Amino acid sequence: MANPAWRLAQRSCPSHLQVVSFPVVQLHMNRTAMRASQKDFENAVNQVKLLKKDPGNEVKLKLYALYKQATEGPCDMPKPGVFDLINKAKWDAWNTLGTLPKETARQNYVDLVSSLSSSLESSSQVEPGTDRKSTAYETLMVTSEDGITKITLNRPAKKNAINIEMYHEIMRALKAASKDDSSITVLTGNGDYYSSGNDLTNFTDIPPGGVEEKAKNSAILLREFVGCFIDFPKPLIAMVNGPAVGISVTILGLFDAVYASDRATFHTPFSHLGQSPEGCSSYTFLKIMGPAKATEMLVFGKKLTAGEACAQGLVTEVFPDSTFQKEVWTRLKAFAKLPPNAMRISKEVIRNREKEKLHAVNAEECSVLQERWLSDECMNAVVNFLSRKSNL
Ligand SMILES: CCCC/C=C/CC(=O)SCCNC(=O)CCNC(=O)[C@H](O)C(C)(C)COP(=O)(O)OP(=O)(O)OC[C@H]1O[C@@H](n2cnc3c(N)ncnc32)[C@H](O)[C@@H]1OP(=O)(O)O
Repeated sequence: MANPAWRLAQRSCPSHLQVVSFPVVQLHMNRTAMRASQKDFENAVNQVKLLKKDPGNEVKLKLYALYKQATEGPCDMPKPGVFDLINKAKWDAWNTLGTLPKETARQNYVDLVSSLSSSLESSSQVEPGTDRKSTAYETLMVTSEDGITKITLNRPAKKNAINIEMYHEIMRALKAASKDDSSITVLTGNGDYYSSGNDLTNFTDIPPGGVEEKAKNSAILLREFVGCFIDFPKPLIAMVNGPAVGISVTILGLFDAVYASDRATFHTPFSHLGQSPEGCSSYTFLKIMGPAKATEMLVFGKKLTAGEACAQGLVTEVFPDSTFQKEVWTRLKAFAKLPPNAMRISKEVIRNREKEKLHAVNAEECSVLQERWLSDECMNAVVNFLSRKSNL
């Protein structure tokens, strides 16, 4: 059990084993007429990663068992201990297949994936982050009025932690906002938090390709997500209504203005989490506050008050919580009346000089993080959070 990811899978509860989002693509197969080829099998393995809805633990166990049987043959692993619930369930599922031939397991896997595509709600294949037809959001509230598109993170019970769905929805909302007729875009949070950053349960959903594949997919997602902020063409304003953690803080360096309630705090506990900076903060924070203060935040995890963040230049202005909404909205409505093309072009002039650099920084940060996510330090921190041994 040396692999930390294996330990993570053991300790996290089955409800955390979600499947990463995305639409199922129909597998075009005549199931009765042919046996699944290796290519069909590989396609099916890829389709599982595209599932939009979680098929449930029972189905995931079946998929796991058939995958193992198809690729490794009958179960030859030692039976996990009785308290090792998740691995025992996985072992049981695989062991139940007995001596089922590899080809049959492969066929059954393909059939099962194919049946999922028709039973679960699916849509045509969509690249992550591209605009979808539906305008409904599960994790956000998006409104547009008075020339302002407002994107509200809306998982208050989870302190607006950013799960996989929310990453995709934010990208979708930003892409829609960049094309709508509003002049400015605002990001804020519902409830007492602005956002608690990356949803740490994102790390518990391990695909068949294992933790390496998970880390790779996460790095791709993160790079695309941060890229949307780098490229956003209109004035982008953060209304930080409460505490902000992790990635919700780092991307503030890519906003055009940051207004904060005096209840807000700014915390980037990357070292505590065995991780490293993202959101271009390894570049923007140094430019904004200088290396000494940036290091305090990004390396030593110093939590700043709103006043401190304002003094460091990360926050534009701080307002008493009691008047925060009223005062900031008055100001935003005035901004929204300014000529939109002039604002857009001024932003372009300011941002364009930096864009290439920002994309390069983003790529580098994501590649470093891809490695960090595989480290013992990171896995242990996630396990600690999930088992509630510690809060930050
Ligand atoms: C794929 C791209 C990856 C990009 C990587 C980005 C890096 C980061 O963003 S690092 C930052 C990650 N965030 C954290 O480490 C914060 C973890 N959360 C906490 O420490 C605490 O929850 C809190 C200090 C934010 C709030 O503590 P408080 O005691 O007030 O409330 P809780 O009872 O802990 O939370 C309520 C509820 O919300 C759930 N929750 C809060 N934050 C997260 C989170 N980041 N991930 C998952 N879940 C979170 C918490 O578990 C509680 O849920 P239950 O009521 O169901 O127990």
